Order: sequence, then C-alpha cells, then structure tokens
Amino acid sequence: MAEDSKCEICQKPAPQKCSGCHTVHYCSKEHQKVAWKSHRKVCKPFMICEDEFLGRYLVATKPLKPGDVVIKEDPLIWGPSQITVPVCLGCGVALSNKTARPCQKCGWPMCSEICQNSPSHIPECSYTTNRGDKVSIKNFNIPHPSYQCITVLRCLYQKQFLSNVWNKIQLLESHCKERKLTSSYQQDKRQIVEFIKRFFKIDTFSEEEILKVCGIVMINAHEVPLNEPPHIAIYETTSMLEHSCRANCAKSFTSKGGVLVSAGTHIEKGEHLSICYTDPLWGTPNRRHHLWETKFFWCNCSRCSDSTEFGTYFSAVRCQEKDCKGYLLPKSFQEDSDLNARWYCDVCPSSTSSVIVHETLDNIGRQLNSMPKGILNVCRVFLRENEKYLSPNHYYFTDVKFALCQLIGQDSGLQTVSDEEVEFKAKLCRQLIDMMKILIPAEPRVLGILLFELHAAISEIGRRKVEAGLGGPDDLQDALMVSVFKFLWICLEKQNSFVPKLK
Ligand SMILES: C[S@@+](CC[C@H](N)C(=O)[O-])C[C@H]1O[C@@H](n2cnc3c(N)ncnc32)[C@H](O)[C@@H]1O
Repeated sequence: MAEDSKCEICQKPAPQKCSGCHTVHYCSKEHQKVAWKSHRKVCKPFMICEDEFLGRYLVATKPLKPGDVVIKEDPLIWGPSQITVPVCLGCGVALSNKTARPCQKCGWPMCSEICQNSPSHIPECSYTTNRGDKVSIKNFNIPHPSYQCITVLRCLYQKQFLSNVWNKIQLLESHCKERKLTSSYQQDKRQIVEFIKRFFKIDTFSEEEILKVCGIVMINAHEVPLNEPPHIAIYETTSMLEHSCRANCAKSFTSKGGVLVSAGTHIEKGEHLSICYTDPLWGTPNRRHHLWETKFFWCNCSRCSDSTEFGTYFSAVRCQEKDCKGYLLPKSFQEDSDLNARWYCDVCPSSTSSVIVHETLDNIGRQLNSMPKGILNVCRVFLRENEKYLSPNHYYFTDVKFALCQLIGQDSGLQTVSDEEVEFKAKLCRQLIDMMKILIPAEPRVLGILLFELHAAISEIGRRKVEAGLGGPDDLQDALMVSVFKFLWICLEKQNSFVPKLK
C-alpha cells in the first residue's frame, strides 16, 4: 500500500485499489460499492496526458493484457466520407434509384422513414430547410459533390446548437498552420467553404472556422467499415490515441458505429497507448510519407527508428555485390529523403544511392500493381523474379505471400492440392505469423487470417497422414486444437463492463 493511500469514502488508510483504473483506493469492499455508482463514469485504465510534441495522448494507469477493453464509446459525430456515392444520411448505407426516398423536409435521399427522422440527419436537414430549396439527387452511381461538406456541417451545427459536443470537438488537433500550405486546404476552400456559403447560404461561420473543422475531420476521423462505402466518425477519447507503426492497441467497431479499443499486447503501467494510423504492412518510407501527408508528423516510433524493423528487414533490399548475402538499408529512414542519402550493406562495405534503390523499388512496385490478382502462378513468378533484389520478408514479398497462402486450395479445396503445395502453404503461414508477431503484434485481423489458413493446412496434412496410416488421430486432434484455439482466442473480444475487483 502506498503510504498516503486513503479511502475515497472515509479517508481512512486504504489497503486496496480499484482494479479498473488503479488510481483510487478503498478501505473495504463496502466502500468500493458505495463509490462505484459515480466512479464507474470515470473508471478507465488510462489517463490523458499532454506535451508539446504529441499534443494529447493516453497512458496506461495499470498493466493490461491482450484483449482487455481500454475504450468503448459512441461517436461524437459521424458522417459520410468526403468523396462518396450518395448514401443514406441516417445510417450510411449506399443508395440506388430503387432504395432512395427523398426526406420530405429537405429532399436529401434517405433509405427509410426511420432514417429520415434520425437525430444524425438533423443538421443538414435543418440547414437545407432554412435555405428554402430542397436537395435533388438523381444519379446514384458516381460520387456526388454535395456530400463533401456533410460531416463538416454536422460539426459546425454542434457549435451553433450543442456546445457540450462542440467543446470536445474543437479541442482536437486541426494542423491549420501546416494544412495552409497544402493543395487539400485550397480544395477544401473551393469545395467545402464555398458550398456551405453558397448552397446552404450560411453566413454564421467564418472561412477560417470552417477550414479548422475540415482539418479536425481530416486529422481525427476514423474510417468505420460497417457499410460499403465506409463512413467516418470522430470519437472523444479514441481520437486522442497516438500513432505507432508497432501499435499496442487494436480497434474494432460495434454494429451501431461505436468503437472498441482493446489492448493487443501486454502493456505496462505508464506505457503510451497507441494505434496504427496507416497501413502497417507498407514499407517504412511509404508509412512515414503517408503520415506526414495526412497527419502532419514524421513518425519516429520504435519501428521507424530501427531501419531493420526489429531484425525483420521488412524494407531492405539485397546487396548486389558478387557473392554478398547482405542487405542494404539506410542508416536511418529519418534521413532517407535527403538526395545524398545512401543505403549500406550490413555485411560488406558497399553502399548504393537511395535514389537508385527507390527507382528499383518503384519498378518492382509497378510490376506488382499491374499483376492480375488471384492467380497462383503469377504470384510464384513474382517471388522468383525478385528474389535477387528483395529481402525474404520484404513488404512486396509479404503482400504476395499473404495472397498466396490464402489462394492455395481456395478454388477447388485443399484436398485437391499436392502434398508439396500444402506443406508450402503451412510454411508460408508460419513464416508470416512469426514476422507479424514481431512487427504488428496488436493487429488481430492479419494474424487471425494467417492462423486460420495455417489451421486449414495442418488439418489437411494430418488428414493425409491418417489416411496413409502414418500418424495417429491424436496427432491430428492436437494439431487442430492448438491452431483452432489460437484462432478463436485472437478473434474473441471481451465486451463486458463490470465492477472491477479489488486487488
Ligand atoms: C488523431 S490526433 C491525436 C490527438 C492529438 N494529439 C490531440 O491532442 O488532439 C493526431 C495528431 O496527434 C499527433 N501525433 C499522434 N501520434 C504521433 C506520433 N507518434 N508522433 C508525433 N505526433 C503524433 C500529431 O500531431 C497528429 O496529427
């Protein structure tokens, strides 16, 4: 017990602390129960911190294990993506000539009367009604420009009518200063500011205010893949999570658009909580540029700071010196954009200009993009042809191997595939799983898919052994149980909220 731990209720010495947040103490179970009614609203396994470099971020207040729920919350605001085909503004589902019915008040196409009356639709509905003319949308097959301003408009509506929500939104990072220098800022000026002022005839908000909200949406909105097309949402706490290319938390969404953030690794008390804002299976230069272009920071996370990416050589190319088995990497990816930067071999003294390495990588990337998808042989040829240039775990290879291990046996069933092919599938899955555990341990979907494919291959190998009289049914059962268990464990997410136990 910390010397000054006092009971929240009676201020007597408190030997026990709340196991939910580890930040409040009680003298007894009884007093914890008394406090729970109000404490449950603030009991969270993290605290909000702030510094000049990161802005606000979250820090664990107690050790967390994989699967522990960290945040569960509904959006502050949700709306359509900036570029979208016409969608229902009540539920986000894509509309067609057959399913769309105009809102009787404002004309925006909706999917049902329930959605027409949904609270989410109030902002654009009331601004359109005040404007006088109804909206008329006839073409449902192509992106419609009118939707570009909806999410921004929904935020601005909060400023006018719901100050408690607005107070939370306006605290979020907007990167106005950095955005001013970008083409997307000029585009937002033309397409969103002008539209709000001309079409909706709204004068309440200044150009600066509207552009700040555009920035808040760009920096903080999460894509919610519940429908096709996905919608976007801003969350009060989840939007404060910092980024890491080797994140320790994973996010998923409830069927109503709420977000659930859970620990993806063992997290120590005092550790920063993070999610990955970009595609963690892109190479380091691409991830870092994407983060700069969309979120305005150069990532210096533990993965970006180690050019070998924890010894996986995920972004490395092979040294081309005769008989050398080494890999080339820059001293640091932070300096790789420098025109004079070089990539150095980890075995021999040679080095190559970064410009030449990137040219080679761009060529291979173009080859990969133009490849027909879903064809086993095409994948194999790609791996064979580029073996001499890329490290075995290279991100281009990872992409193709990930496709390959799903493709083997996909068409006509694994039973029809040769023994070598099934063994190859199992080997690929194991290689990828080992690497993903190092690179992206909190990413349950990728690991889940790989474990599922591995389980299919192991089960087929076992079936063949039993059929040939080479292995006992116990071997098969064991192999299956291990992989099925792992797969289920990864996929399950705890969603219960309960009174935390006293420790
Ligand atoms: C979604 S917001 C996170 C919340 C934000 N810190 C705030 O105070 O509102 C994303 C912004 O946080 C900062 N940020 C997040 N992760 C970062 C990281 N790993 N390194 C540097 N800045 C980061 C960047 O300014 C980024 O644009």
